[in-house]
Amino acid sequence: MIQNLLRVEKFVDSPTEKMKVKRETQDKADGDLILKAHKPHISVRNLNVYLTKNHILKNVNLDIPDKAITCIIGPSGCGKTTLLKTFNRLLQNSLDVRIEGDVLVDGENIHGKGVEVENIRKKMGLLSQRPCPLPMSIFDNIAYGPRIHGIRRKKTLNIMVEKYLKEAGLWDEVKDRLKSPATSLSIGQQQRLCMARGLAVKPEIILGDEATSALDPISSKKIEELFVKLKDQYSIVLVTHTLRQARRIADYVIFMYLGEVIEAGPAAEFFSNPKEKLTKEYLDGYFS
Ligand SMILES: Nc1ncnc2c1ncn2[C@@H]1O[C@H](COP(=O)(O)OP(=O)(O)OP(=O)(O)O)[C@@H](O)[C@H]1O
Repeated sequence: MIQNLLRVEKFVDSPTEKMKVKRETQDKADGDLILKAHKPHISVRNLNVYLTKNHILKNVNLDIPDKAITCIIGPSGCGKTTLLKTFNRLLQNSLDVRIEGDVLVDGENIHGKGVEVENIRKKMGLLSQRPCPLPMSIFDNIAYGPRIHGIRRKKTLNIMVEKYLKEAGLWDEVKDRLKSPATSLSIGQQQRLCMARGLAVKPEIILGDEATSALDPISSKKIEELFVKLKDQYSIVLVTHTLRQARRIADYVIFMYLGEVIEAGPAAEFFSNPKEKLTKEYLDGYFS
């Protein structure tokens, strides 16, 4: 026993191990700070989802921090998209869909009686895998949401269109062709346009479902940079297949497997010191 202790002591004494222990302690401290600094924006409690009688999400419990980037990772078919869809009620109870448990946004159960789905959706912008601009001009794509909310003055709309195109990092590329059809833009530009269109209705939360997977590397990098720039103002939740992307931009990570949340935590700690064997195996590439 004493020999073992001495061995551990000696091991921790080595400079590399000391650095590792120091780094892990620092990661843990950073993680605690993230959790303290960012109160939960979305909380999921005992969530079970059945699609055509298949049990897809199994007793999911988690908190998504406010004003941070949360990445949901896990192998194909583990339920990432289904989970994301429950956040803005894209999944509704119906003959084929049964939802049990609570999804709380700002403390309100969004599946509760009397909750207007429009009010929930207004809080969230959704970026899907393939950009889907509306079949109208670049200008009208951005002005669409504000017009629906009653904004008609041309001057106000001009200001808004410029503001949100700038926020999405697209203004300089399109300012001279605002009347052109949105479909004339490249796919990467269309994705930034969709981001600007979403921002124009002033959401609190941005959801992304594989939002960069259809893009070339440069466009993908621009969208990633945009997420990082926007995270001070919005809570961002991203489903991603790309572990490298999660390592680059996540503040908080949720790892799912076969419909269950296996592990969730602050990114630095999650990647450097995963607790669960399955998480370690996934991070080491034993399965993908
Ligand atoms: N309408 C449906 N009826 C029955 N099963 C469904 C239905 N829609 C999805 N599923 C199943 O639910 C599971 C979770 O699907 P989901 O799309 O959420 O996974 P995912 O982790 O996002 O996968 P991927 O990474 O491949 O997009 C899968 O096994 C899928 O086949």
